Amino acid sequence: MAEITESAIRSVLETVIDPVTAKSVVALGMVGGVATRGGHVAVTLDVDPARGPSLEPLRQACEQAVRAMPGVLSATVVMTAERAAAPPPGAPPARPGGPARAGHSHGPAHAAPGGGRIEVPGVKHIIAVASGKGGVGKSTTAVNLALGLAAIGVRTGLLDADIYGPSMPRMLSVHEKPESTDSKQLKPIERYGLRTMSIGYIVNEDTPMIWRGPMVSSALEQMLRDVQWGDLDVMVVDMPPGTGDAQLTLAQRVALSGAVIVSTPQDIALVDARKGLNMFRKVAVPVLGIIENMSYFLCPKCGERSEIFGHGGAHEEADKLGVPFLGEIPLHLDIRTTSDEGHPIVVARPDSPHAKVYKDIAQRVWQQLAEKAAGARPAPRIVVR
Ligand SMILES: Nc1ncnc2c1ncn2[C@@H]1O[C@H](COP(=O)(O)OP(=O)(O)OP(=O)(O)O)[C@@H](O)[C@H]1O
Repeated sequence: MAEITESAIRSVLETVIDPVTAKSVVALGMVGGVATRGGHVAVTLDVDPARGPSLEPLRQACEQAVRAMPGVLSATVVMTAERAAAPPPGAPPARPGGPARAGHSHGPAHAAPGGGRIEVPGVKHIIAVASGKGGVGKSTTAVNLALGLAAIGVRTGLLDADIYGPSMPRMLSVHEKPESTDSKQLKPIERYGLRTMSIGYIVNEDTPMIWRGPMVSSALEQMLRDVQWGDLDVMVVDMPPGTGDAQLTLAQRVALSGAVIVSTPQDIALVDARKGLNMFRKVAVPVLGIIENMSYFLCPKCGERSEIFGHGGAHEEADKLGVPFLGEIPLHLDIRTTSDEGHPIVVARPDSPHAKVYKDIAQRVWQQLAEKAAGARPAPRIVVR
């Protein structure tokens, strides 16, 4: 079957009329990105945040119009609010007359003037958990690292930015939708002492996630900006896997204190880990260290340890690359089953050796953040009496 073209989708969207202005969503310049893959279509609508929830019927009308097109299997239309800050270098210019976001109350995230960097007031450190390739256990590590930080008394948030395949609803057993108190911002969902947010809380699990780079970036920006995160010591961001443009944009735009790279010990994964590390270096984000996941196999029956993957590769690689090695996590059935059951190991079995591994890693990460913060402060004045 021929792929549905972007221009065909835009033509259909010309028939969707905004009742307030009596103009089509296309004429209003609302249609931001359009992506299609195998009959699944995703569209972003750039909307005026002041009209936010009142535009829901319009969003639904767009979805219905696209869904009615021959060959379309599913249609997902999401609303994004335009930002007032300067776009990153090389980005297309902002739509003229677009809404301004500055001055939003309740401490929303904002982009630093000129740099387009997204910060979240009240959040001391934002750290990215990244991997050069998918399936290395990045999300499992991000969740347990966040829980490990909370367990050592650090006020922690967890943002699932893995928009291609959000895992938090399953790993944290979240079935409810986030609530809004003022119809402008969403309340994060609290789980096991963490404040959490995921695109998966908002979009149904069976909705295909077909997003292009710019869509990933704007959805992430909304999750940082339009969520009442409150005061946190650390926000852990579970990044989408890989080192493509979308990941690079995130690394560039979010005011990250540092990044943690998850790798398995295999040579092939290490090549990708190196790519991940270089990506953060390129945008001057400090790499806090590498974690080796599925480092060795611990037999669930007898507890015997076997190094089936040539354990230690990530440690050597970290030394070679001059970044800290944060620790090694065994491959163990309990780590998988507890996550699958929505009750990750750090909270399900807090006294287990695996939980201790995550807490030790959390301690190392926290120590580095504290040192960096201390280093950033002006040197103490020496007073000679
Ligand atoms: N240390 C571990 N021991 C046992 N199973 C693990 C471990 N780490 C992760 N897993 C399992 O491996 C699978 C992939 O993990 P996860 O979803 O965290 O990977 P990911 O890198 O985030 O994947 P993706 O890139 O596809 O999002 C999951 O079933 C998870 O439970």
